[in-house]
Amino acid sequence: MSAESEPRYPFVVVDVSAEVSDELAATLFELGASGVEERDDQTLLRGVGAGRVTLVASFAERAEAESAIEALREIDATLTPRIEEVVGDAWRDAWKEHFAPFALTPRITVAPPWVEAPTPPADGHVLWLEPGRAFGTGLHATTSLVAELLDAHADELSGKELLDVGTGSGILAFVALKLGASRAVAVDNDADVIEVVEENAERNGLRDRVEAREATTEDITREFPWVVANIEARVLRPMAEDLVRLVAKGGWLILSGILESEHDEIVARYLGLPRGLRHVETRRRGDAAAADTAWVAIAFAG
Ligand SMILES: C[S@@+](CC[C@H](N)C(=O)[O-])C[C@H]1O[C@@H](n2cnc3c(N)ncnc32)[C@H](O)[C@@H]1O
Repeated sequence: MSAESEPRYPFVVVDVSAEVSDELAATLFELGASGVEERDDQTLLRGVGAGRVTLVASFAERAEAESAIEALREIDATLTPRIEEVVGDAWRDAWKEHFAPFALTPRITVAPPWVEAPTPPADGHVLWLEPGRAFGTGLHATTSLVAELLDAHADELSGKELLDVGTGSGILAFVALKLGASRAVAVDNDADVIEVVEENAERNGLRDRVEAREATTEDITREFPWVVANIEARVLRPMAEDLVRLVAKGGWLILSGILESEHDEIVARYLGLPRGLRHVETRRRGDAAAADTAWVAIAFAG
């Protein structure tokens, strides 16, 4: 295919402070971005470093990307957004070069399907995973913190059914199943990820133990003994009543996508509900002193 006939993909790239990155990512969506990737010092493709996040927003047309750049400059004149245009489809696979097997938890090794089977951890399993364009390689701190909590409480998880809200690639549902959960219902409000979850289920021989569908908490009517939700705090706040409603009596709820600076308020929000959950433990990653960049995962039960 010649360069002229190859597809062109415009991106707006802008470096921002971690404190405003979520807000600006939302602004980019409002300006017409079809996707916004946040790169920081913990993501597969790194951001610019300490306390800074690089937002990479994809647009369907170059003209839309140019208007978004003008709008960003009007919102904050100190921002220096730029356009990067990628020609051809090869970039879609570029991340694969960096995605090698790694220990997600003491008992789960994550491996992409294009490598040779790694040795599973003692008393553990290999989870074959291709996230495609869904979130959930396992390399983000929030994913690994929730996976670690599932591993640490695997005795209680064993034989139980789990609901994964905001499943992305399906990674947390698969971790739970490999650790002994009986079945998983994996839901996401992004219809595009469902196929990715189904493919990953197939890869791991878990097709008959995972039900993947486009849904959010409001669409689910029954209770589960285990519920996990790795979504941002700004989604978990309004979702609290609905999410807690889905946790069976004596069940577990694990939340992440929460910054250290948001921890106490989210714990208070969930403990304040009449359901009467108790706070079991919080796992942390990153420099807790930098409360706006360190991530937490919170386990409730009751
Ligand atoms: C941070 S990703 C987590 C993916 C994966 N569970 C993990 O831990 O790596 C959050 C996911 O939640 C989904 N999501 C966001 N808001 C949601 C909502 N209200 N209901 C269901 N899913 C939602 C997004 O589409 C995205 O796939």
